[in-house]
Parts: sequence; C-alpha cells; structure tokens
Amino acid sequence: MSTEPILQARGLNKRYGRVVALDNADFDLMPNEILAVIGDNGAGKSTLIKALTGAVIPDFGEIRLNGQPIAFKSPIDARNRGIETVYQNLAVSPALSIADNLFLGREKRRDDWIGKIFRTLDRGYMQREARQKLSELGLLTIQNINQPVETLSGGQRQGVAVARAAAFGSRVVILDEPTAALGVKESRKVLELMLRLKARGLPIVLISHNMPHVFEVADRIHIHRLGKRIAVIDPKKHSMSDAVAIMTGAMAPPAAEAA
Ligand SMILES: Nc1ncnc2c1ncn2[C@@H]1O[C@H](COP(=O)(O)OP(=O)(O)OP(=O)(O)O)[C@@H](O)[C@H]1O
Repeated sequence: MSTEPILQARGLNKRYGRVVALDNADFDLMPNEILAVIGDNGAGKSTLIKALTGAVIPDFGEIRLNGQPIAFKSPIDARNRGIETVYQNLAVSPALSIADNLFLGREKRRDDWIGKIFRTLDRGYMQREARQKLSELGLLTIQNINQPVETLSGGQRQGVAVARAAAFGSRVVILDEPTAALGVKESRKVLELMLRLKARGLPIVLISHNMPHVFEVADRIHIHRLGKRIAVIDPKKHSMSDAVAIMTGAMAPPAAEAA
C-alpha cells in the first residue's frame, strides 16, 4: 500500500450557528483500502463526507486530493474530479432503466448529424456499456438492462448505484449506509461488490452504523466523535465492543492509534 493518502483533510471546521459539526477534523483515505467511518448520531460523519464531496463548504481547513490542495465548490465539482458518493436515499431513479441510471447525467449522444442536431442518445452504446460494466462487477444476475430500476430488489438497486459510482473513471467511491435498508443476502452482495471494487484498485469510504459489516470489510476504521477524528483503529487488533466504546467515549482511544 502506498503511503500517500489519495484524499486527505486537515483541520476541517464547520459551524451551524452554535452547533460545531466539524471541530478540526482530520481524514486520510489511502489508495486501495476500504476505510470505514463510524461515529455516534450527530458526531459529524455526514458533515465530514459532505465537506469532502463539495456538498458543504467548510469554514476553514484543508482538503487534498492526490496531494494537491483542492476547494470543491459543489458536488458536481467533486464528481468531475473522480469523487463519487452513493447516498442511501438518492441512489437511483426508480422509473428509469438500469442502463439509463448508469448514464444519468453522463448520457452519450449519437456521434452523427442526428445526434448533433436532435441531441439523440446513443442507446445502443449505452446499453452495451451498461452490460459490460455490470458484468465486470459481477452484477449480471440482472437480466434485462432496459428493465426499470423500480422492478429490482433493494440489493440490485444498490448494486446499480454502486456500479454507477464505480464505472466512470472514479478515483474514490463513498458509500453512505449502503446496507442499511437491505436484507441479509442483499447486504452480502453489496459487501462482496465493495471487496471486488477494492480488488480493482478503487479506494472506498464506508459510512456505516453496522459494526459486523464494518469489521467484515474495512482495512481501517476512522472513529469520529464530537466533530473530530479521535482514532483510526485496525479491525484486526480491536473488537467491535472496543470500537463502540471508543466511539461513545466509554473508552479512551488507544494511544498508538489516537488521531
Ligand atoms: N444543515 C445543518 N444545519 C444545522 N445543523 C446541522 C446541519 N447539518 C448538521 N448539523 C448538526 O451538526 C452536527 C453533526 O451532524 P451530522 O449529520 O454531520 O452527524 P452524523 O454523525 O452524520 O449523524 P448521524 O449518524 O445521525 O447521521 C449535528 O449536531 C447536527 O444537528
């Protein structure tokens, strides 16, 4: 594993009136790792992720992507730089097909004069590409690429959302509670998909309250408390109850791993 973080933050601060959502928060995502971010309700996890993805502009602090200081002005700005976020609720557009969902916001127009004048979409290309992306990710239990997403199971939908995030030259994929609404089997598929993406060299940030899932896939666990990172622990060296105790303040972060 390279020692340079791909995405890094130092001293992020964000206040909402009197509420300090981020209080000198640090963050490091290494290439080719699954980094879990855990914390109690209101600890500031969402605000941290939003700051890293242009959805919230921090009051101050520094963000670096591949070592370069960066100031995202919007989520589109972050997306254009290869940072893709899958939110639990906004994952997909139910009425659109799988292929259309994969290309949402990145539709491919036909190259010929018809495409130029009438802005006609190149559906053949989009369907071929969608099939290829889904099969690369082992998601081809989905039979028909033109099937509306609302007819898929929860796990398949989440699969499409994750495939979309991973498909287009992304450098970082952030998953916000990707298994929260899923059953056991479907969760398993999404966890397997995460491991497959990691094996393909894509670093992943997993925000989750589900400790068994976190401990199953994470290489490191960032623990957030009261607006800041208080520790980064190795799940092989700590139990789930340690993680929860550190997260809630019942246990001091281990000295070697305190942030
Ligand atoms: N837009 C906002 N306006 C006012 N306060 C906010 C806003 N967003 C977040 N906060 C406050 O900032 C603090 C951190 O919230 P945040 O949503 O980042 O926590 P979280 O760790 O993601 O919590 P959860 O696990 O419950 O989603 C909370 O006290 C929250 O009420």
